[in-house]
Amino acid sequence: MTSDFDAIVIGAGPGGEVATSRLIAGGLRVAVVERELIGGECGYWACIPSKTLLRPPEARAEATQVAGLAEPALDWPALRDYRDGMIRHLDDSKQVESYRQRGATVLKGTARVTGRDPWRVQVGGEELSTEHVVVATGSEPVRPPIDGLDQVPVWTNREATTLTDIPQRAVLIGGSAVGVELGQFLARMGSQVTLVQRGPRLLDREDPRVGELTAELLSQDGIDVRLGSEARAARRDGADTVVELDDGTTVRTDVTVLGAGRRPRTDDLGLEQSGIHPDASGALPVDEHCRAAPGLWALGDATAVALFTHVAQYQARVATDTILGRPRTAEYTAIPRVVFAHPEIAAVGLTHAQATERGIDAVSTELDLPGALARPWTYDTSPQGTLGLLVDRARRILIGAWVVAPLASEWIHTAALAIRARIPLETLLDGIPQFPTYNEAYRAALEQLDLEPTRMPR
Ligand SMILES: Cc1cc2nc3c(=O)[nH]c(=O)nc-3n(C[C@H](O)[C@H](O)[C@H](O)COP(=O)(O)OP(=O)(O)OC[C@H]3O[C@@H](n4cnc5c(N)ncnc54)[C@H](O)[C@@H]3O)c2cc1C
Ligand SMILES: NC(=O)c1ccc[n+]([C@@H]2O[C@H](COP(=O)([O-])OP(=O)(O)OC[C@H]3O[C@@H](n4cnc5c(N)ncnc54)[C@H](O)[C@@H]3O)[C@@H](O)[C@H]2O)c1
Repeated sequence: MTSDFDAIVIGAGPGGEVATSRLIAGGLRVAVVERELIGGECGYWACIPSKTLLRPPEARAEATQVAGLAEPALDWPALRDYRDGMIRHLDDSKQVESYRQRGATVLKGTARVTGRDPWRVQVGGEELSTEHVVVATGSEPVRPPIDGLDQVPVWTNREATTLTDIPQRAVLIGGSAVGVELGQFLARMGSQVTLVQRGPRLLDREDPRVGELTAELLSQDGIDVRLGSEARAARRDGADTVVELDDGTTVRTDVTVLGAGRRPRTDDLGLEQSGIHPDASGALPVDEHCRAAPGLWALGDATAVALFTHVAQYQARVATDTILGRPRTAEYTAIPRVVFAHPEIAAVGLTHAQATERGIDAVSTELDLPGALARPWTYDTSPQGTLGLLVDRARRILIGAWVVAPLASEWIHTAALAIRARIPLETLLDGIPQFPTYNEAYRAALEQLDLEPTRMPR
């Protein structure tokens, strides 16, 4: 008996969209099921609106830091309108139509996997059979256990990125990518921002210096950064919310914004009855082809490999090429990680602590960019910026890099390529980067390194 479809893609965020497009192009009979909007979290409530909102305050701050420019005015209604256009006014009808024209069946509804051999997927009252299921259901925000949180105004990334008015005061819970980006945006738009971070550092998966530099730049924006601090309770007091922290202090606010992590959306997919169990974090375990079981594939935030759009899209390329008979193996070395603050914060590869854990004889160096390069001064009248590099002394290759500097989201890719392709340090040192650019920093930093092998302790 033939199945209704060759492939059913569940979830049309960036991962599901790439999978759907490639499977259609590969000539398969494809259905894509989406319960909200084609484009997913990234397109409407995450990457696209947040980067759109961050750019005008960034451009304004840049204008104050260059010679001969007057500070431009921020126009919130105009920015809000542009943001609304960028998120397509939360309307995906053109996307639905485009997939239908390309030959896919688009089903709007919640999908559940109801059986295997062959795989069966239920949407609404209908059950469809298929050779392959691609799970691309994304993730949802974690609600931290704070007493009374249900009684006060709370924004997840959804309310924060579709905001219509700038709150006078905001408390952000969590000091990683979401907290730093949204905190800086709100502060630059005039909110009084308190950022509460549980651990001793911001951006706590990165090298400690990145967290220190980030705390400095947020403080320059007037953000009250509370490190080593956790919100314990929240309550109403008239129109105010009072957030109680575990050090006994309280913060008054209009809104509490959550940036405390995300959990894969895999709970209600019905996979357990087919013998497939997400791990304790909700992530679907997959092999190197993004396969969770024969004929069942998972990608993007649902796998929790790294919660980025570029990773979801990469996994979609790996899974679909394998489905289409061109097997590919996922290789996660050197995924760039960018926080679109101003200046930008970017990292790739290992931290020093991770390298040490792996037994690598790693040596690091840090370069103050205005002290070493011409570009920061032609770019800015009061330049700041730092590059950190981590090198494997034995193999003489770059294994990690971080940058806090203008345009870091762009020039971190030099390090990403060097790490992924294991380009020898000699080649990097022999490169001829354009003058005057930030990219020159890599050669300048590498020249500072003492690369003589150290005697390993016995
Ligand atoms: C504020 C914020 C900013 C971010 N900025 C960036 C950035 O700048 N760069 C970057 O790389 N990453 C960024 N991210 C992360 C990025 O948004 C995610 O990694 C990315 O959206 C993951 O894509 P995905 O396809 O796995 O899932 P999603 O985008 O979450 O899409 C999943 C889709 O599946 C649908 N779905 C779920 N369950 C079902 C079901 N049972 N049936 C049918 N449909 C279902 C959902 O409705 C959704 O449309 C940001 C995240 C946040 C929160
Ligand atoms: N520019 C980008 O690419 C971008 C932007 C935003 C988000 N994202 C992705 O979205 C995902 C979610 O981001 P996120 O920042 O919400 O989560 P995260 O998991 O990266 O960080 C959450 C932070 O919140 C802290 N925290 C958790 N509970 C807390 C509590 N009760 N009180 C105080 N602090 C608490 C944690 O210590 C941690 O540092 C990330 O994995 C990130 O990759 C990417």
